[in-house]
Amino acid sequence: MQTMLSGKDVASHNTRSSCWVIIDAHVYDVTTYLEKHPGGSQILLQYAGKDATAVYQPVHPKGTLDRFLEQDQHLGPVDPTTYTPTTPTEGKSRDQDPQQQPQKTDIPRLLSLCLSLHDIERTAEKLLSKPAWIYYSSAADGLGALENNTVDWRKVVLRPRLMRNVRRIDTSRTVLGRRLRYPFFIAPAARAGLANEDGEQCLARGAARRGIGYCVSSVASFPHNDISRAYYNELKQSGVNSNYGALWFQLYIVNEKTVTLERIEAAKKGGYKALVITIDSPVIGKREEDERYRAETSAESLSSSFSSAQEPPLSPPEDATNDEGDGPLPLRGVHSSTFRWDDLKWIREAWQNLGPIALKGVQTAEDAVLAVEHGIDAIYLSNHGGRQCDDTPSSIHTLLEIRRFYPWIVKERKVDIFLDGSIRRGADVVKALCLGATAVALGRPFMYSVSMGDDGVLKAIQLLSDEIETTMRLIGATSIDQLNPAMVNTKRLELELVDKLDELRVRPHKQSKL
Ligand code: HEM
Ligand SMILES: Cc1cc2nc3c(=O)[nH]c(=O)nc-3n(C[C@H](O)[C@H](O)[C@H](O)COP(=O)(O)O)c2cc1C
Repeated sequence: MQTMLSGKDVASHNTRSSCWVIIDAHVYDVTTYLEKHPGGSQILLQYAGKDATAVYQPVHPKGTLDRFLEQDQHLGPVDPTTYTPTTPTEGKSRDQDPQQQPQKTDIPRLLSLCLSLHDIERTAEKLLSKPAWIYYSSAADGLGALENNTVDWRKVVLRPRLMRNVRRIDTSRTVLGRRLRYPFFIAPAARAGLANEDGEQCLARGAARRGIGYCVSSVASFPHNDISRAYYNELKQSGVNSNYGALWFQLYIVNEKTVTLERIEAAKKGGYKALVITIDSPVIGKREEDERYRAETSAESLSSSFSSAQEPPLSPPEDATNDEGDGPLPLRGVHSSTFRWDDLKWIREAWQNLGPIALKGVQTAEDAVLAVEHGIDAIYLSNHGGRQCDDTPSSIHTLLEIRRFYPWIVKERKVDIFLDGSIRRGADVVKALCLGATAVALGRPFMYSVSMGDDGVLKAIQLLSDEIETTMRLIGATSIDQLNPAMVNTKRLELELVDKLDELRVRPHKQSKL
C-alpha cells in the first residue's frame, strides 16, 4: 500500500530546486514544470510546499494534471490530518445574500426576462461563482482597451435608406468557406466549464442547432473531441440543415512545439474545419481583478494552510533567464513569447491544408497586410476583448485603418475579415458588415449565456439574430451583400486614425503563400 505523505514532508519542498504542491489532497512535484507552466512559475512558487486546491480549481479544466504532468510527478495522497486543506472556491456563492441568489429552477423565468445580451450578462452575474464572474468579465490593466471597444461602436452612426421592400430578408453569409445562417460566430473563450457543468458542449449544441459558427478555444474545459462530438451529434439528432454552421479550432501556440502539434492533431481528429491562430498573446495580460482575487484567496489559504505553527520561509524566485540567456523570462504566464511569422510555415505543414487558417488578434494595418502577404485566409481584428494589451484599438478602429491605408484588402475581398470586442447589439454587427467585415464574433455574452445552459445559448443567438434582422430592415437592406459603406457615417472615428503607418511597412503588396 502507498505510504501517505505528511503536510510537513510537502512543506519542506518549497523552493525552485524542489517544488511540491497539494491539489485535492494529492501531492505533485512541479519542479521541472515551473518554467513550462502557462500561468507562470511565480504563482507555483507562491504555493510551493502548500495546498493550492482553492486557487488551482477555478482556472484549470479537469484532467489538466494528468495531461501535463508525468506519472512520476504524481507523488500520491497526503495525510489530511497533517495540513489544513483550503476550500475550493468554484461554485462558492458570491458576496451576496444566498437567499437572493437565483437557483437553477429559476432559469426559464430569468431567461424570459432577458431582452438583450446586456440582460443575459446581468443575469449571469447573479448565477456565476465569484471566480467565474471575475475571470469572464475582467480585462487588462486600466481597462482602456475595453473602454475603446465599447465606445467606438457608438461613434459609427447608421444612415438608413427607406421606402424599400424589406419584407423578406436573408441574413446568411459564407465564412471561411462555410455558410452561416447569421453573420456572427461564437468567439473562442477559455473555460466555459466554470459557468456550467456541460461547458463548451452547450455552445457546440447551440451553434449546431442555429447554424452559426463556433470557434473552440485551445483552453477548453472539455477535451476537443467531446466538444466536436457534441456538435456533430446535435446536427444529426436535431435534424437541422447541416449545410449551415461550422466548427473551428482556436490555436494558442505554446513554447513547447510538441504541445502545439498535439493541439493541431486534436483539431484534425475532431473534424474542426479551420484553424484560428491567436497572435495577440505572447504573454497573458495583466488582469487585475483576477490577480486581486487570487491574492485575496491566497492570503486566506496561506494563513490557514498548515497545522504546523512553524512555516518554512519561501525562497524568493531566482532570476530566470530565457533560452538565449539574454534577459529574464516574462513575469506573467506565457502562451508563446517567441512565436513569429516564420512559424506559420510549420504550423501550415502540420495542419496539412485541412481547412482555412485565420490570424486572430490583428490590431494594425501593417500586420493585416503582412497576414495577407503570408497567404492567410482570414484576418480576425481583435484586442482580445481588452484582456491583453491595454489601450489598444477597437476592432472597428483597426478596420477603418485598413480601409484607409490598404483599401484593396477590403475591396478585393482578399481575405475574410472578422471583428470582435464588445459587440452587443445587432446594430453593431450591421455597422461592421457595412464596412466590409465578413462576420463578427462575441466572447463574453456567450460565456454568460452558458450559465443558463443550452437554453441560455439559444436565447443569446435568438436575441442577436432578431436585432440584426430588425436593423437590416430598418436601414433598407434585404441581404448582407446590400450592406455597404454608404450606410454608415464613420467621420468621428476616422478623426482618430493615425496619419501614416510604420514607414518600413509601406510598400507595394506581394502575396507569398508559405
Ligand atoms: C500543479 C500543477 C499545475 C498544472 C499541471 C498546471 C497547468 C496549467 C496549464 C496547462 C495551463 C494553461 C491552460 C491550458 O493550456 O490548458 C495553466 C494556466 C494557468 N495556471 Fe496552472 N497548473 C498547475 C498549477 C497551478 C497553480 C497552483 C496555480 C495557482 C493559481 C495556477 C495558475 C494558473 C494560471 C493563473 C493560469 C493562466 C490562466 C489564463 O489563461 O489566464 N496553476 N496551468
Ligand atoms: C473569458 C474569456 C476567455 C477567453 N479565452 C480566449 C481564448 O482561449 N483564446 C482566444 O483566442 N481568445 C480568448 N478570449 C478572447 C475572445 O476570443 C474575444 O476576442 C473577446 O472575448 C471578444 O470580446 P467580447 O468578450 O467583448 O465579445 C477570451 C475572452 C474571454 C472573455
